[in-house]
Amino acid sequence: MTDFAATRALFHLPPGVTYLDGNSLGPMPIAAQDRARRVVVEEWGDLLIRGWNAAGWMAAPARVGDRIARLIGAPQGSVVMGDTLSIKVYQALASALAMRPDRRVVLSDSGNFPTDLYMAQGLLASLGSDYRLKVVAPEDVADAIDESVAVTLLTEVDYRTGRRHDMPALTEKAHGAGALAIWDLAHSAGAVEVDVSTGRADFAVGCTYKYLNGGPGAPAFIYVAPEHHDAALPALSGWMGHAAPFAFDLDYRPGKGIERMRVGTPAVIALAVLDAALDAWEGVEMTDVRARSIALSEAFIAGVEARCPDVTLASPRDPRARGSQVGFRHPQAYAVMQALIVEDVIGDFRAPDILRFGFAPLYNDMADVERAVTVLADILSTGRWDRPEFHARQAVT
Ligand SMILES: Cc1ncc(COP(=O)(O)O)c(C=O)c1O
Ligand SMILES: Nc1c(O)cccc1C(=O)C[C@H](N)C(=O)O
Repeated sequence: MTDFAATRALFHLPPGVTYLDGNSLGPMPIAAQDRARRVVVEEWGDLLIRGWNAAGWMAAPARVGDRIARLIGAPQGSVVMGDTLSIKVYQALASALAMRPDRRVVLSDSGNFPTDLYMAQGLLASLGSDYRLKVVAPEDVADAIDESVAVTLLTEVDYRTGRRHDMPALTEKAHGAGALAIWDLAHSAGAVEVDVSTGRADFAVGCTYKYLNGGPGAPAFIYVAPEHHDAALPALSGWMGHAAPFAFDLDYRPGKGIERMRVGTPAVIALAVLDAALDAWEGVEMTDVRARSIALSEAFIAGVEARCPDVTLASPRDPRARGSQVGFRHPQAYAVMQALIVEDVIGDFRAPDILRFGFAPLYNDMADVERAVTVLADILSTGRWDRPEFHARQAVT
C-alpha cells in the first residue's frame, strides 16, 4: 500500500493553502530545491563543460524518460524527454503521417487542448492542401474512424471536464481501419493508470509540469511503440537525434530507437529538477493512486452537490469515465474562482463557465476536499464572489 501521508510530506505546500490545481502546475517537491542548487552550483558551476559526460547530462533525456516509462506502462528505452509538449505533438504527428503516406486525414476532437489542434493545423498546412484535420465531438470519435484516417490525435483526459477516452478501444478501432493512434497524456500521466503497451498506442506524448510536478516549463516526453522504432522518422531531425551527433556529418541519419526523437540540446537544469520530482513516485502504486483519486473526487462531487445548488457537474458522473479532475459549471465561474483563490482555495477557471479542481493523490487529502467544499459553499451562499475585482480578467487564467 502506498503511504500517502509520506508522499504529501515530500511537497512544499504553503501553509493555509488548499491546492487543487496540480492538473495545471504541480507544487514544488522539497527535493527539487537541493537538486536545483546542486545542478547549478556543483555541476554547471564546478564541472563546467565536463558535466555533459561527468554528470551524465547527455544521457539525462533517456534516463529520465525511463522513469516516466514506468508510470505510463511503457518498456524501458521507449520514452525520451525534451522540448515542450506542443513540439512533441508536432513531432509525433509528423512521424505518424509519414508512416501512412497514402492517407490525408488527421482525426481529433473538440475536447482536445487547443495547442494540439493548432500544431496539427500548422503541420498540415505545410504538407499541402489535400491534408485535412477532422474535428468531431468527443463522443463521435469512434464512429468517425474510417479508412480515410491516417492518424488519430487524441488527448485521453479532457482538460476542462476530465472526461476520459477509452484508449484501448479507440486505438483498436484506429488500427482496424489502418490508422495510427497518438495519445496526449498531459492530464493522464501521474493521474490515472496508463498502459500504453496494452492500450497499443503507437505514439504518446505528455508534459511533466502537471501531475509529475517537474516545475513550470518542465520538459515534455514522447513515447514511440517499440515496433515503430525503426520506421518512425523524427521529422524534427535535430543533431541530438542523429546517429552520431559528434561526427558532425552534413547529412542526417536517425539515431537508434527512441534517441532519434531528441531534437536539440537538453534543458539540463529543468531535467535535473524533474528527476528529483520523480523520486516522489518511488514505491507508489498507480492502482493506489487511482483509488485515492476516485475517493477524493467522489467526496468532492458529493459535498459540492449537497451544499452548492448554484453549480452543476460538468464532468462525467461515472468515475471510470473521468480522469483526476472535476469541473463544475457556474455562469460566473471566473469571478467565483477568483474569490476562492483569494481565500486560498486554488483551482482554476476554464472558459466559458467551468470551475476546475484537480485531485493529485500524492499530496491532496480529504481535509483538502472538505475545506474546498466548505469555502465554495460559503462563497456561493453569501454571494461574496460578486465584487468588481473578481470580474477583472488576468492574462493567465
Ligand atoms: C492536453 C494538453 N496538451 C498540450 C498542452 C500544452 O503544451 P505545452 O507544454 O507545449 O504548453 C496542455 C496544457 O498546457 C494540455 O493540457
Ligand atoms: N502550460 C501552462 C502554462 O504555461 C501557463 C498556464 C497554464 C498552463 C497549462 O498547463 C494549462 C493546462 N494545460 C490546462 O489544462 O488548462
